Amino acid sequence: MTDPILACRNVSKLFGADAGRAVRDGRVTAGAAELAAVGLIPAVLDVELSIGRGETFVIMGLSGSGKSTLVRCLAGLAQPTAGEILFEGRDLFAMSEAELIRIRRHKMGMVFQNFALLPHLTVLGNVAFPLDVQGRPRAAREARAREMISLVGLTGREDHFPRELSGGQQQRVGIARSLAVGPDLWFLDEPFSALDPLIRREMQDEVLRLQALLKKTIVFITHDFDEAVRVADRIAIMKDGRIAQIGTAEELVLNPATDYVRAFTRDAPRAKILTARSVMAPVGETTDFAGEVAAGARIAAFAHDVEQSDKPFAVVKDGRVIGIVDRLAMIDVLVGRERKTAA
Ligand SMILES: Nc1ncnc2c1ncn2[C@@H]1O[C@H](COP(=O)(O)OP(=O)(O)OP(=O)(O)O)[C@@H](O)[C@H]1O
Repeated sequence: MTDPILACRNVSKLFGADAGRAVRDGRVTAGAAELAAVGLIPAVLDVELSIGRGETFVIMGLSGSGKSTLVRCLAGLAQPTAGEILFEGRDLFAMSEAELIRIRRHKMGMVFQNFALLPHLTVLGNVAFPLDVQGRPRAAREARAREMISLVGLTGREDHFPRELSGGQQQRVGIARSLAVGPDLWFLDEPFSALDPLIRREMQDEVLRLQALLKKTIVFITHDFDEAVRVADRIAIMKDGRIAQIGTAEELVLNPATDYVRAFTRDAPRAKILTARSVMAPVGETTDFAGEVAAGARIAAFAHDVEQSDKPFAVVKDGRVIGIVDRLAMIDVLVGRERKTAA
């Protein structure tokens, strides 16, 4: 990775008395049961990761696996019991309190599952609130807030109170508020879990649209693999406080590092994840093709054409045919049988 904006070095976060001493004594390597026996809850254990500028990095895992605790550490809201959180190369918890607050207020934005809007403030008041905390003058913060409200499609609702809005609209306000300060890092902690599936999809599209427009670095927590696949560049899967694996959705599905990751990705939408490259067969003697597909194209984009054709399609990379996909390959995908090729 060329330019990590955020990195974790051996980060652990334990809850319970004497957590610090347990880490110093090297006891974090003990199993969860052993730690629990001495009254310690290992929420995050020995996490290493680097997030690139402009990347959408998803953290997934079951309830209690440590996602929220890790994100609270990454956002400077909770101090790790051990390890370092590096923002643009500087340890968040080695800097002064004032500097940490400045970074949190100016460089980071957060969206929460429960929207966390202030009920007594209007939409305008809620979106302008972080700018008020920064001490910006009223006219400037209201102008910026109106801009953000328009960005999320809520123009005309400025004077409404949160209780007068639907769940989806409330979360749009949460999004507008989190973007008001123009953050470099945008944290979304299960932002859409309280919304029904249709609205949830609409909001995922909204994040994709905003990301294409604003090019933030996004740290997105979810326990829904479909959601992760839609928004992520890379996905980290957490289990019992540790990272089980980090990779693209395709890497996780094709090469799961553990049985846990395999089970976690079993029901993944393969046709939306896998590319032509990962299901193609060698070209052999074939020269008669029905058409071409790009090596990086997702299967869902061409499966229908390939299924309808008696002839294979050429898989093309840099103008060169590197393999073929045919009906048989489409069936392989459906039954979860990939041909691993070296291309
Ligand atoms: N303040 C706290 N004090 C004690 N234990 C805590 C605290 N916060 C979290 N934990 C524990 O740490 C572990 C990880 O919790 P965390 O909330 O990070 O998980 P999560 O993956 O975000 O779960 P969920 O998806 O349910 O939000 C859990 O066992 C939880 O009970």
